[in-house]
Amino acid sequence: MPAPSTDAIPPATAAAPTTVEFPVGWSVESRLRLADSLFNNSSVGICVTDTAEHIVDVNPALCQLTGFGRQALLGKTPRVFSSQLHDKAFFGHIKQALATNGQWQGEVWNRHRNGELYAIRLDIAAVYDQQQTITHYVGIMVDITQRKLQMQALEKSAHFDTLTGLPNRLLFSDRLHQALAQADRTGTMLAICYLDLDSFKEINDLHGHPAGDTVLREVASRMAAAIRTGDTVARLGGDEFIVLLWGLEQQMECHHMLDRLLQAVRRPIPLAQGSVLPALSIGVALYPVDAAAPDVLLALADAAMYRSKTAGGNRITYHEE
Ligand SMILES: Nc1nc2c(ncn2[C@@H]2O[C@H](COP(=O)(O)OP(=O)(O)OP(=O)(O)O)[C@@H](O)[C@H]2O)c(=O)[nH]1
Repeated sequence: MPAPSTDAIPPATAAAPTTVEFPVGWSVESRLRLADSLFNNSSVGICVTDTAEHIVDVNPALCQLTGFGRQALLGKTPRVFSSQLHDKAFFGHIKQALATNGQWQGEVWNRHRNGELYAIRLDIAAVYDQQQTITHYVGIMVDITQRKLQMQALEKSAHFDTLTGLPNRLLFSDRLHQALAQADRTGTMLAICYLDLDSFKEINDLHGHPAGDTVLREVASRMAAAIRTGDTVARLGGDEFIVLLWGLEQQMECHHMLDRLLQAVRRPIPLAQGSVLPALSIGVALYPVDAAAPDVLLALADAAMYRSKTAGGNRITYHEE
């Protein structure tokens, strides 16, 4: 589900009510006909409310966008479009801007009558009478759902590995910095664990690359299920993963968790031709015991992982002075 956007566009300076100058010779009737045509043929949704927020008119594009018929909307308030994804403060800001500037622009997630979410760019402007009193509000809605979804997908691909769905190196690095700060605040230990699948090349060579992908996905999902909520497992690339275990009081806690993870991964994975029994080599460095700098911790964990490999794999090795 898309996250609610709170990207209100910065408020414009207080707008003086504008009057449109028509070329000389335009009758009131031709102006009305033009306005009527714009309203009915516009591809953007238009919603007119009175000052008590009751809907007094909507155009066909708005009905199309929201899924509601015109008759069903008249007399209702725009709350019928609400997705419940924005909080009270969000709508408070809109009210405030309308009271101060007579206009508001921003992005809003609404819910279609069929239950689906859609994103709009919403422009609301007050309509004034000749005494400069507000008589109505006009809301113009432009559907920006596709653009928002594309942006979310881009953001996701920047932080998550596409094959396994795990956090990638970039997001891991972010989490590592957060975890180090949290360890300092709470006086607890942090385990940085480097993991590499044993003989993964053989799986690729024997069963083919797509089967290798299946193994990577399955191992990733087993690891994600084996760690505690709040801990992180990320894929660095190839068959290399990293696990961050937060809030440790002693090394033994880390050992129990990694042992559980090792066992969780070491179960057969059925493939088209037979099955494989995956195994991991794990290397661990502890913060602040082994080092303070993130890159040193990673290098120590990597070196410990290689000692696991050379000792035959499927084991956990800790950095030792
Ligand atoms: N299927 C698949 N294979 C990948 C992917 N990325 C890298 N690889 C392969 O993963 C293999 C990694 O091999 P290594 O880690 O060097 O070798 P290994 O057989 O695991 O050997 P040890 O690590 O010493 O146990 C290489 O054959 C890469 O081509 C991927 O996304 N999918």
